[in-house]
Amino acid sequence: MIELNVHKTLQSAQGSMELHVELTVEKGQFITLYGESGAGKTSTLRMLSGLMPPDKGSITVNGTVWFDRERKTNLNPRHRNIGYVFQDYALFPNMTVSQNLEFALDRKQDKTVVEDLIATMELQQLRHRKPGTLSGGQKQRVALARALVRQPGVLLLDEPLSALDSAMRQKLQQYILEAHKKYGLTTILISHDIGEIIKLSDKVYEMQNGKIVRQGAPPDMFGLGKTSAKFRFTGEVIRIQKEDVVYVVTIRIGNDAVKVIADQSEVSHLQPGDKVAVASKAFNPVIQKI
Ligand SMILES: Nc1ncnc2c1ncn2[C@@H]1O[C@H](COP(=O)(O)OP(=O)(O)OP(=O)(O)O)[C@@H](O)[C@H]1O
Repeated sequence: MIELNVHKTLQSAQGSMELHVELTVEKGQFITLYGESGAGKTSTLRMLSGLMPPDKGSITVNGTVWFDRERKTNLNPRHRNIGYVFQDYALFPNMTVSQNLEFALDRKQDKTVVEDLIATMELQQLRHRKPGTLSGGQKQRVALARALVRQPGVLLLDEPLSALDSAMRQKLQQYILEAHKKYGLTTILISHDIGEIIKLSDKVYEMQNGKIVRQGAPPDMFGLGKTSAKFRFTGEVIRIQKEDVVYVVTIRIGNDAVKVIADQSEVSHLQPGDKVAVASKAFNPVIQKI
């Protein structure tokens, strides 16, 4: 479990900004920080990872104090059990995929962990290639694998997919979810992509001006469940879930997402990533101010 309570005065374009974040993340949870640019999302992750010292507060992870201003505790970033993936892959260009992963090994560690990650991230065919010859999605798979070499308990993902196209994002989201489950990670993602947030996270925290202003389950946060009717729209399937005898299909339209109830015959040929049209004739449209 991550218990974070940090204060930091940051310098924004509009002057100084007081960041104060209180956050508790259960072990195995997948949460997302969401919010406008400059709200303090990256700074929050940097404080958790030890790259930026808070001015005040404390950080405790699974009962171990990583930071406590009062007690003058500030664990070295190398000793914090964290994997960090950024938008830019930060791989070593002169090393192959395998070498990039092996370089991250701790002296005491067995190489089998690298083999396991190569298999999980399906990098077998790419293991002797150098990053310059890989696509963005492939590079990000390597970066994700590298972040997991030290078998961290906590994975931090700072907009890791924002440089990739939609198809590649969908694939990488699957790899992220698989790694999160397989390695029992506690994961914190920063993302602006509502479809991605709904697909991946258990809980979302919206930040504004250095504070958490809203939090909740992604469908509630993004207004899903509100009725929509008598219109036609096109969108992209984000998720298909079986609930009792029906299926709930979550579809992204622009920057919004809606849930549509479907039966077995409608979903049998659908999968996440498919473009679909949805039309409704039975009810009048409902207008709801957001
Ligand atoms: N080391 C620092 N010292 C002081 N201020 C900083 C420092 N690092 C970042 N800032 C400022 O803190 C503010 C928040 O930045 P941060 O990168 O945390 O926001 P963000 O929510 O991640 O934004 P984005 O979505 O654009 O990445 C910015 O105005 C930034 O200039």
